[in-house]
Amino acid sequence: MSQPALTCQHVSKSFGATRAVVDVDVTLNRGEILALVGENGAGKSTLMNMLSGLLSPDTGSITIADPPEGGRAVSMVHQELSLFANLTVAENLSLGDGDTTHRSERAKREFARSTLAGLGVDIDVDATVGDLTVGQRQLLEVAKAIAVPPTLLILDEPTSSLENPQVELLFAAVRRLSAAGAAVVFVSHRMDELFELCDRVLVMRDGRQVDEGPLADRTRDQLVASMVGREASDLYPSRDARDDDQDAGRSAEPAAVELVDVSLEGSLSSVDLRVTAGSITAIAGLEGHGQSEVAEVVAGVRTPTSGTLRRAGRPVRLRSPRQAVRSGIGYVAPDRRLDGLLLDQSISANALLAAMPRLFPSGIVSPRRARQVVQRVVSHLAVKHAALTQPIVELSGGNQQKVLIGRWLVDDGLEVLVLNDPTRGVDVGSRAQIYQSIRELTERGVAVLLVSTDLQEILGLSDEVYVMYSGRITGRLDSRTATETAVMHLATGGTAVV
Ligand SMILES: Nc1ncnc2c1ncn2[C@@H]1O[C@H](COP(=O)(O)OP(=O)(O)OP(=O)(O)O)[C@@H](O)[C@H]1O
Repeated sequence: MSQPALTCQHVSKSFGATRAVVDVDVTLNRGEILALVGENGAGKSTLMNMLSGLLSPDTGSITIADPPEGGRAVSMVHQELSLFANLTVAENLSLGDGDTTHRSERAKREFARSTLAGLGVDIDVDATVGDLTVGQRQLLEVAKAIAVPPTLLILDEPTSSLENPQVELLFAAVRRLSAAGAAVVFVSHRMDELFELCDRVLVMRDGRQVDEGPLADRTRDQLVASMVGREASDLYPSRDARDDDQDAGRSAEPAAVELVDVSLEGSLSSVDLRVTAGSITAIAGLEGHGQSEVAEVVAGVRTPTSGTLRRAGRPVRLRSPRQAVRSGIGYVAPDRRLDGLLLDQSISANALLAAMPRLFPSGIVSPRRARQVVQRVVSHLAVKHAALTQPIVELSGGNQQKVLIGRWLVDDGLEVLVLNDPTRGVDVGSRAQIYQSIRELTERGVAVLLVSTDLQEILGLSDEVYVMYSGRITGRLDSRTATETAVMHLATGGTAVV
């Protein structure tokens, strides 16, 4: 038997008083695919950053076998995307690999084309990365990581913004690499994916390795139980029984937000949609068919080219998210690092951001009151942290996301909440907490608009679902009775089957 691809012995790492990784021991043979799972803040990213050489362990050792001919030892796809938004696809792909940076423009484009073709992805190599969808950017990150074959490939939630067909492309590429002898570490909060792709599993809890072995010997429930240290509870909160009379009443009252014949050049055509107070309205569809743009129109990020946006029955023209906030509309954007968090600020500053103007209208902040509000955010969503004054960048990705959502929960002036892929990178246990909080908002009368790439989340959480295809609404279904097949039919251009 050849030398293992990865040997990781008694590895530990602390950040101040936080013991992020404690005594982890794992060996991976060539061709093996390891699922690395754990709740948000369990220590997965810290471990992967040590495997990739980005961080040094405090104690213990990591050995990686020699790279293949012309390859490299480790490649990692990070959870937070690391591409240059103002450069083209070809330029991004040629960065980070010393051999290609001196190539001619033509050679760079050729290299990019063949790398993307190898992955089976159709992205224009001359497109500016900032113009790509989040899913396309995620695939590009993967292409960058495997353009030169590694001995160890580390994928930190590579599928969080991918649609099923894109996930299949990624899995095919991972399987090809593993067949060629690479070892792979794969992190995902989507359990089904782990069982589909991986051979082994390493479960982490509070920095420690709590389970390790063949995945086939374990059930999904066992994994969740060892991740959270207790039995799994229901993911989605129950919905009130709804009858037809109630439905009729709902459509008669003015919507909290209504789009009437809204178009947006290049992305939306004649969209009609109602979001009613006290309910969760979702928009489903394959990535890039206009769902995100509808969310952005409601949140004031984009102004429609034509058509009307009504807020509580009155036409409004929202020219910025600031105006939307003034009219009671909050927004959680899909890329928390670009559009949501003040990265150099504390957890407190980030948690207070939304409620601040309404909480302290005079501009004079009561530190005691502020602390209480922030405490509500972190305890309600169980944000794993060391101190409220800690910079938010020090939190794990999923815990940052909880703060981003939590900031709206404490804003009493909130009437409409637009959530654009809110649970990206959030573990199962925390998802349940977030879903419960969203449901509580609707009980308070808030209207919620949910855009998500996770169809199970849409059907499990929302009351009704609109489906989009090619910038148009192709159907509207009751989420309680809608099936994944019915939604996919509409999302791929079919018409409603009644
Ligand atoms: N640079 C840092 N400074 C201080 N603490 C940190 C730093 N990086 C991580 N931590 C802490 O170490 C712990 C483990 O975090 P890590 O990012 O490894 O978790 P994770 O399992 O990857 O979570 P997620 O699923 O949310 O990405 C957390 O408590 C986190 O707050």
